[in-house]
Amino acid sequence: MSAVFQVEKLQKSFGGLAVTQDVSITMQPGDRVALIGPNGAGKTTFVNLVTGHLKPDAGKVMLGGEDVTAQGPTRRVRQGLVRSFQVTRLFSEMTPEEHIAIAILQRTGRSGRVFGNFHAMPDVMKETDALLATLGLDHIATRKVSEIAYGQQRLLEIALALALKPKVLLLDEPAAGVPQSDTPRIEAALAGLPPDLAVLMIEHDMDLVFRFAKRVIVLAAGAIIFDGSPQDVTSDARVREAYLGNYANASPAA
Ligand SMILES: Nc1ncnc2c1ncn2[C@@H]1O[C@H](COP(=O)(O)OP(=O)(O)OP(=O)(O)O)[C@@H](O)[C@H]1O
Repeated sequence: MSAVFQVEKLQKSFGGLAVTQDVSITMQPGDRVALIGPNGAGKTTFVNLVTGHLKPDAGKVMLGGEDVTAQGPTRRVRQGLVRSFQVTRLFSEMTPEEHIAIAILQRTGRSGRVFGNFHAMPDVMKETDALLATLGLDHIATRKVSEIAYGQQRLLEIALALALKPKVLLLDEPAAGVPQSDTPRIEAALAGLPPDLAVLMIEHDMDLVFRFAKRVIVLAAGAIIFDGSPQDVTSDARVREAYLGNYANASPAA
């Protein structure tokens, strides 16, 4: 199988501080990867380099075999690299239905149309309804975002990203801030992601990491110190020292 996503020897420094050091990652369609590491390890910087929001000092980002290092964020999204939206980027006065329909219109090159018209576009409505139903948001499709629960807003972030039909999805702590009672819904949404989609999830919650990821990458001080199975990560001496601490004796879910 050929790689859908590849970064090669990415490097970035801020002043004298090397924040991304020779980072190389390859992902295949269907991969479920968790990127973990202590605060300040460089996870956010890495994501910004990958999405095109930051320019690397050296190294390459490849999507589907094509070098996109010189391309901006919008072009990368069009080529299938999508980062989950943040709750802070949702519009509080708009409904989930409107968010998804606009994303579909944008993806299909119809963003110039007055968005109020999407109800008259059967293809857009069909896809919007289906996506909201998949994420369990159909019953609140026409409520304002400001009136729905935080966990539902986070599900909407995932739905919005999926509306762009990504090949590679970057998820930034999808369950952070969600009340414990709602985390099973987030986990169900993650478990139901399209099987061909390559997913890279940044996450601090190790229980979630162990349930979701088939592969774990550990970043510390800007460099990859581990890239392997969830079964092996807890026994790796460098990872235990740099990050895991309390999880040293934990055993990942099968
Ligand atoms: N624009 C910037 N200018 C200078 N230093 C920066 C900049 N962005 C990040 N850094 C520094 O780079 C290092 C890595 O930061 P980054 O936010 O990528 O880490 P992180 O792993 O995402 O951390 P966290 O888990 O706390 O979000 C930190 O020391 C941070 O202070």
